[in-house]
Formats: sequence, C-alpha cells, structure tokens
Amino acid sequence: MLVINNLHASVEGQEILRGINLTVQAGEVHAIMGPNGSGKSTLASILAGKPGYTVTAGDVNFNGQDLLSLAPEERAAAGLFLAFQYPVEIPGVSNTNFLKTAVNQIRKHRGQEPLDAVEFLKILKEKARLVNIDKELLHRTLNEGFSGGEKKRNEILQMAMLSPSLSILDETDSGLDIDALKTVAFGINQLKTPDNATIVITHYQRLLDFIVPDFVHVLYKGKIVKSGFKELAKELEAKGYDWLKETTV
Ligand SMILES: Nc1ncnc2c1ncn2[C@@H]1O[C@H](COP(=O)(O)OP(=O)(O)OP(=O)(O)O)[C@@H](O)[C@H]1O
Repeated sequence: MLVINNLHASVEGQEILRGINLTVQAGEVHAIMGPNGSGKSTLASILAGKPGYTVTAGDVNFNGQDLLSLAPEERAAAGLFLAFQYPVEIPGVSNTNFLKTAVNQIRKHRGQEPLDAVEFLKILKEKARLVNIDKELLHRTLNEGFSGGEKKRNEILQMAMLSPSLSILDETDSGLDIDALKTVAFGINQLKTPDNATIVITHYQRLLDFIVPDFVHVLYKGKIVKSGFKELAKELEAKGYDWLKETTV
C-alpha cells in the first residue's frame, strides 16, 4: 500500500529526514516512536502534502501512485488521512457541514455522486455510534471550544466518515485522559479492516496497549534506526532511547 524509499527532506535548508525506508501493507498497524525532534511529524506532514518541506531525494508509492506528485486534496481522494497533533478550529463552520463537504469532495474526486442530506446524516449517525462519539459534538462549530479529548475523538469521526485506506495519526494520545484514550483507541480499532492500514506516531507505550501494532519503528535523527514488534515499544518505555543512540552514532 505504502512504500517509502530513501526519503530525504529538509525544512528551511536544514536536512530533517535522512533516508527513510518504510513499507506498510494493507491490514497492518505500524507505530513510529522516537525522541523529540527526530522527524516524526515532519514525515507525517510530507506524506500528507503540507507545504514548507523540500523533498531532496527518494520517492513514495501509495497504492501504485507517485504520492509526492499529488496535491494534498488528491492524496486525500486517493485514500490518505492525516490526524493532526493539534486539530484546527474553524469558527463559523459546523462540524456536520464540514464533514459533509469533506466527504462529498472526496466522492467527487472519485467520480461518485455526492451524498444528499438524508443519506449523509444516516451514515454520520451510524459512524458516530460506531466510534462512540457524542451526537452533541456533531452540531457544534468545528473544534471551537472542543476540549483536547473532544478534538481527538472528532478526528476519529472524520476518519470514520472518510474511510481512508491509510490513516496517519500524529500523537493522537497527547493530552488525553485514560477514558478518552480508550475511546479513541476503540474507534481506531473499530475502523480497522484487512484493506486499510494505520500509522500511529506516539511517545507512549500505553496507547499501544489499546491499539496493538504489528510493527514498531524508532525514528532517530531522521532515520529509522530500529524496527521490531510490539515488544520493542515496551523495551523503549523501560530503557529510553540512549541505548539506540549508542548503536547509531
Ligand atoms: N517548519 C519548520 N521550520 C523549522 N524547523 C522545523 C520545521 N518543522 C520541523 N522543524 C525541525 O525539524 C526537526 C524535526 O521536527 P519534528 O516535529 O518532525 O519532530 P518530532 O519527531 O515530531 O518531534 P516531537 O516528538 O517533539 O513532536 C526539529 O528539529 C524541528 O525543529
């Protein structure tokens, strides 16, 4: 589904990613961990097409397409979804209207008819129930006055509505209390199918108790320096990252 090959990228002339190689197959959950400033969010932003980053070498293939040549909205239409570390507030736009516009925009890109209001609301209710989101959030203005936990839950609802083939969740656990963490993880697990895949960027092994990854990778100074299974996250929790620094410098 996703093949990242020797990806190098810089921001304002400074090299941040220094040769990332990563393959994600359908049905898999990958966790990316690593110390602050190692390039995790940069990688997510580049995959989503956020401006401001210069790819200096390498390529990314997503479902047979050259991902880096696509505009951000084309990436979304191709099935990529990024949940941001800090979801934005959009005053004056209701959550429901935002979701309807986003869903229909993606349908348009795929050559499908837009959903009418009745069809859309039916799906919205089903998905809100599936990922355990309070209906009250649907009628509020997008992310405005949402608590940190509500913003993150709302992103899971967006993910449910857009049915992406690859979801990238950047520090979805930051600022969540344990119940919100469980709700968000429950939503992510509910949406898992053999046809989609998830990349979870996290600092904490506790999230991975609820979203069990098939693979764990450590990003350090812009490179994946170690990959393993879920036990690697436990090892990192116990030992930190210094032991990896010693083997990589
Ligand atoms: N827009 C930018 N302008 C300048 N430097 C940037 C920019 N974006 C990222 N960087 C730098 O790139 C490096 C990697 O940042 P990034 O946010 O990708 O790390 P991270 O691994 O996600 O860190 P954290 O765990 O703290 O979220 C950092 O040194 C950061 O200061």
